[in-house]
Formats: sequence, structure tokens, C-alpha cells
Amino acid sequence: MDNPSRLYRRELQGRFLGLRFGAAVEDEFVSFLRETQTRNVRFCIWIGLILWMGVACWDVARYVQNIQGTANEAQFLKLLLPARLAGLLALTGLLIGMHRRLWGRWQHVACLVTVSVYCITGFLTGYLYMEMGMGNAMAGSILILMAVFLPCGLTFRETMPTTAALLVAYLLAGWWILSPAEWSEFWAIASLLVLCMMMMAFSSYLRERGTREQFVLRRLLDWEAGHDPLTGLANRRSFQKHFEICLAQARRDDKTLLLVILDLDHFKLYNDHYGHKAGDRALQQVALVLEHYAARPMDLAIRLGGEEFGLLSYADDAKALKLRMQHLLQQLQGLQISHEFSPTATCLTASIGIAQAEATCTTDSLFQQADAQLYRAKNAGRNQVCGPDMDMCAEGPELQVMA
Ligand SMILES: Nc1nc2c(ncn2[C@@H]2O[C@H](COP(=O)(O)OP(=O)(O)OP(=O)(O)O)[C@@H](O)[C@H]2O)c(=O)[nH]1
Repeated sequence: MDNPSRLYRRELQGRFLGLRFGAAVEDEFVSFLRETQTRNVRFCIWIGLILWMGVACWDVARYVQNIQGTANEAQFLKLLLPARLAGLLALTGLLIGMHRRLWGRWQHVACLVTVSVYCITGFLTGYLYMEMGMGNAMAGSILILMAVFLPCGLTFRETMPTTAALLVAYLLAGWWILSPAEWSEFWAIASLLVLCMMMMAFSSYLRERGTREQFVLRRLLDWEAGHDPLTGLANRRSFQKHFEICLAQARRDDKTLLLVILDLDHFKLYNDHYGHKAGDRALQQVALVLEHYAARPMDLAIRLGGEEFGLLSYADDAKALKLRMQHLLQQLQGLQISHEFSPTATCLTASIGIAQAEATCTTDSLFQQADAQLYRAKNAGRNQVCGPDMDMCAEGPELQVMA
């Protein structure tokens, strides 16, 4: 996988004009948007619901005052009530679904559908009132349309086609339903609507660009604060956090927690003879191998600093881990990173110390134990794995038990 910091940096250079990241970052952004905006969306829907109910009450009051008992009125009322009810049901359904987390990853679709129902029923009631000669409520459509651009957790690309479709539907409905005498007022409102939509679209675009920039910057900072830029492995800071979680979990589940420290042998000599750049490349290769040994969710591969790496292994058997670490040493030798000045071998090798966390241990005490084992491995001739028991010291690539 590409180093996340490189991905984020590449996105930052793009300046977000097209409001689209690469596939991986886009997925992250959309889930971030859904997660962080849920509260805003709920707030907006509540406001929409209150407004909707307020307007419905106002409708009833106006209707009662202006009622003349004509057949037309009875017919309009038959349409008006379902229209108000549809808006109410759509908003309530969305809210209940959000509180109970029923929508999952379809939340934005549910929002779009609700906003559309909200707008259509708004237009319809406006039109019905106009037909009943009770004042033109169409101007209210502008407010309703604005709801599409409220912070509903939708992206600009999601809101734009919906709004454009609603606007076209509104214009077509007006042109089809209204008489030519009513057109002049309708066009005035329609032009206002178009202007309003353009302004909101522009601000929505700017808002999303800003959100995207903040998102990538934050991800980049978070990532860099917890990782080593050269190898992409976790650093000591993330290790400390992860270690505390693992230790608490291990105590709770009565599981083992093992720390491995891997230190490259004679790396100073390697640097001195092959140069710092070659040293960097070697460190990256070692990190790549080590990462494969931390494939389970609770395991973590770390660069502790310099030519020293770590591996936290949760619920693992110490002996099985020792064998895996020997296998790792074999793999390192298999890389054939030539080190002809090393007194140990003709290629780059490493020494490994393993420590097991006791119930009362701290990060420092665990490191001290692992360091002591590493020291043993170095003293025993390097290219070795040493653990808490004497019989855990073994030379790589072939197992050799120390007496
Ligand atoms: N290329 C490169 N070298 C580094 C980096 N960080 C530390 N080093 C080098 O790693 C070397 C570590 O040397 P020492 O601590 O003396 O250990 P060693 O030579 O490996 O000896 P032993 O551990 O006893 O086998 C130093 O030369 C550091 O300059 C890095 O990021 N890149």
C-alpha cells in the first residue's frame, strides 16, 4: 500500500478544485463526513420538522379564517393534507432512522430523498394556496430550497443535481399549471430562485473545498505525529498508546503480551561504507519485512529510532514467536543486503530480544527486559533471537540453543 502521508501530500498539492480525492482518500473523506456531520444533520432535520409543523398549523389557522365552503376548497384540502403529511412523515422517518442508526452508509441517500420530499410538498402546498386565492406561498420555496444546502452531511456533487432537478421540476410545473396571467409573478419568483440557487451552490462549493483541505491537513498531521516518515511504521508515541490498550486487554483476557526489539547488526559500519542513502533504503526494506509479522489487528510494528525496531505481539505463544522471529532473520538474510564489512555475515543481519509483559509491568520495565535480551543476543555473536528463558536464545537462520 502507498504510504498514507504521500497520499495526503499528493492530495494537498491538488488544491481540491474538482472536489474529488483519489479513491482511497475519497472513501475516508466520505465516511468522515458522515460521522462528523450526523449531529448537524439531526439538528437540521429537527429545525425542518419544527418549521414544517409550524407552517402546517399556520395553514390550518389561515384556512379556518378564509374558509368559504366551496367544493373547490374541499378538493384542495384533500390534496393539502396528504402533502403536509408526506413532508412530516419523511422528516420524522429520517430522524428516527438516524437516532436508531438504521440508515448506515445510506444516510446521505435518505437525506437526499427527504430533502426532495420536503421541497416537492412545499411547492405543492404553495401552489394549492395560490389556487385557493389565499396568498402566494411560492416565495417560501426559496427557503425550502435552501434546506438542500444546509449542512446535511452531503457533498456538493450530491446536492447539485438534486437542486437542479427540483428547480427544473418547479419551472415545468409552473409553466404547465399556471395561467399566462400568473406567469409574470411566477417568473419573478423563479428568477429569484435561480439566483438564490447559484449563490448557495457557490458557497456550498467553497465550503466543501475548505472542509476537504482541513480534512487532509488533519489526517496528514495525525499520521505524521504517530508514524516514522522514513519507514511508515508506527513511532514510539503510537506505541505507547497502543501498548497501554493491549496491556489492559491482556490483563482482562488473561493473555500474553510480548515485546520484540530488533536491532540491525553493525549498521554504523554499513552506513560508513555504503552511505546514508543506502542505509535508509536498507531500513525501509527491513521495515517492510517486519510489517508482515504484525498482520493481526492488535499487533504493531514500530520503528523505535535509528536502526532499532519493535514488534508488539498480543496473545501469542513465546516459543512460537521466537520461531517466527528466527524466520524473520532468515528473511532478512534472504534480502541479500550486501554488508561485506560486517564481522557477523556477508549481508545485513539483525539481533532480536523478546520480553514478556508481566501483570505489573510498565512500558519502561518491558523495554528494559527486552533490551537485556537484545544485549544477550548481541553478546552471543549477533544474528540471534533471545528470550526470557535460556533455551530461548537461538541463532538465525538455523535454530541453535544456547547452553
Ligand atoms: N541511514 C540511516 N542511518 C541511521 C538512521 N538512524 C540512525 N542511523 C545510524 O545507525 C547507526 C547505529 O550505530 P550503532 O548504534 O553504533 O550500532 P551498530 O553499528 O549497528 O552496532 P551494533 O548495534 O552493536 O551491532 C549509526 O551510524 C546511525 O548514524 C537513519 O535514519 N538512516
